[in-house]
Amino acid sequence: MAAVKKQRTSAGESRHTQREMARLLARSGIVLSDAGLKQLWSYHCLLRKHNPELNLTRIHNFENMVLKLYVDSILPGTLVDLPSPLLDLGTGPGMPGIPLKIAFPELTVLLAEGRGKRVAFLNTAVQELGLYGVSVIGRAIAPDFQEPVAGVITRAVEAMAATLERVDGCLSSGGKIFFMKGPSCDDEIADAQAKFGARFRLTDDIAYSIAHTPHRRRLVIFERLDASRRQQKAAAMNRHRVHVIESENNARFKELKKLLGGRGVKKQNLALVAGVKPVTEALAAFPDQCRAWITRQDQTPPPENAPSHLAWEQLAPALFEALDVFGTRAPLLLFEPSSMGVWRPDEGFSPGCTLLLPFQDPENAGAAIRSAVAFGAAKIVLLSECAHPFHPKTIRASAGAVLHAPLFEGPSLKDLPEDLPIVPLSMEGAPITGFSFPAAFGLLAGIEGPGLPDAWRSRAVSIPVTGAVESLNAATAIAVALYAWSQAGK
Ligand SMILES: C[S@@+](CC[C@H](N)C(=O)[O-])C[C@H]1O[C@@H](n2cnc3c(N)ncnc32)[C@H](O)[C@@H]1O
Repeated sequence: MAAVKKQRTSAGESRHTQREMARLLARSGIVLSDAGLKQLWSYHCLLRKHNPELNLTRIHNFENMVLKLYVDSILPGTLVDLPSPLLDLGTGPGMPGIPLKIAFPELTVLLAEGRGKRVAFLNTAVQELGLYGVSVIGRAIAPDFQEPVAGVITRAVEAMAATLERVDGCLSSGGKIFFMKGPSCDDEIADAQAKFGARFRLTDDIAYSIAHTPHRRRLVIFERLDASRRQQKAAAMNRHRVHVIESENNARFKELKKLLGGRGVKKQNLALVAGVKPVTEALAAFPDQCRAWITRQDQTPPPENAPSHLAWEQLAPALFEALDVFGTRAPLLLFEPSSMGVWRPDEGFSPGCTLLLPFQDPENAGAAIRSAVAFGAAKIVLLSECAHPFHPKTIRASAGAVLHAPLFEGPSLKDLPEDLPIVPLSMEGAPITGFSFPAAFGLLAGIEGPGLPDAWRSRAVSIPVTGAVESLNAATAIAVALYAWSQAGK
């Protein structure tokens, strides 16, 4: 009982116990300098002192604290050369970073911890132990953390793949990441390799145990092959013209903001493409038409293979959010659409289906364009009533299909000659089921709301529905009609 009491006090830890700690360390092959031993002892006392209030560790037994916390933390440094600066990601109360720093004082160590109380404890420990070359990073590490480090070590935090993702901003190319794991981590390694095999190489998997205990461990080491986001950013800043925009009064920003409406798009003949997939596809398929890469200042640089004429607009966060109307948080692309051809009624229709589109709602227009591309329409004619195809909402609703859709400008709905082979869609029409589509025809939907002019209604086809709703959404009706056409005669 007396011994327990001795161990539960801080200043009250006896010299005998400090000697005992040295003995346990030595038994595990770890011999510290006198100064190091003193520091580790102070650290141990601090842990003891603050544990009841801060719940820093669940290990209370003295021998277990020395072996499972301090020895365990130090052992990786005896197995491999640890690079410096070394980030201890998710250090909690300082494990393995603090014991490692004590045992290997030449290391520069960054202790990263997201929980406030633990951060306060770490600051106290660093100060009271007089540790130099140790900084406390009081935040959760995520890819936007870009302080350069040569190595990362982590113990009892999360699955390997999640950590590999997290260190994207800080771990330098060629840098190493050390995972301190238990014996059963094969699935985690396989998952990390499957997800990150192209960017990280498994270099070592060292099995070891804490001497004189049954505790088995593995030190799993990956090496980073690609450049860190920080390095990529530096290279991209050299490759591209960079404009840093911090004020909403900036002329360039004002022009970009006008692209959120169809009028601005038409006037400037430029469009904002949002979303990782459409942006990636546009860059790959139409590099010459890509004008600028738009991000927050701390965000992903243009990809390495992006054309060098691409400018990089780095916006203050609030300005970026004003342009990122869909909240994608991913880079936006400034895109110059190719000029559209013009379709005139007197030229008739190409073989197949030409979609005649009057939709004023950009989302309906985008959805219909997406369907037309999906079903292989020969042409998409945007009647003068139609929303701009490069309105941000149209691009988004089309899932980027507008970028490669066969778009043409056409006349007004009211100027379509009645003698053309046009198949109008209207609720009042004959059921489309079994309809015989002409070999070359125009598929015409009504404007949302008023629907079709009377002249077209009389010869319209309809999508049969139950009558439980008044009508189908215009873009949905187009999709169903296109499907009926694609299946006709099969
Ligand atoms: C189970 S504890 C392990 C602490 C210490 N590494 C150890 O072995 O005793 C995990 C710690 O990681 C911290 N953590 C988790 N994700 C983090 C992140 N992305 N950045 C910084 N700290 C993180 C948690 O707040 C928690 O204190």
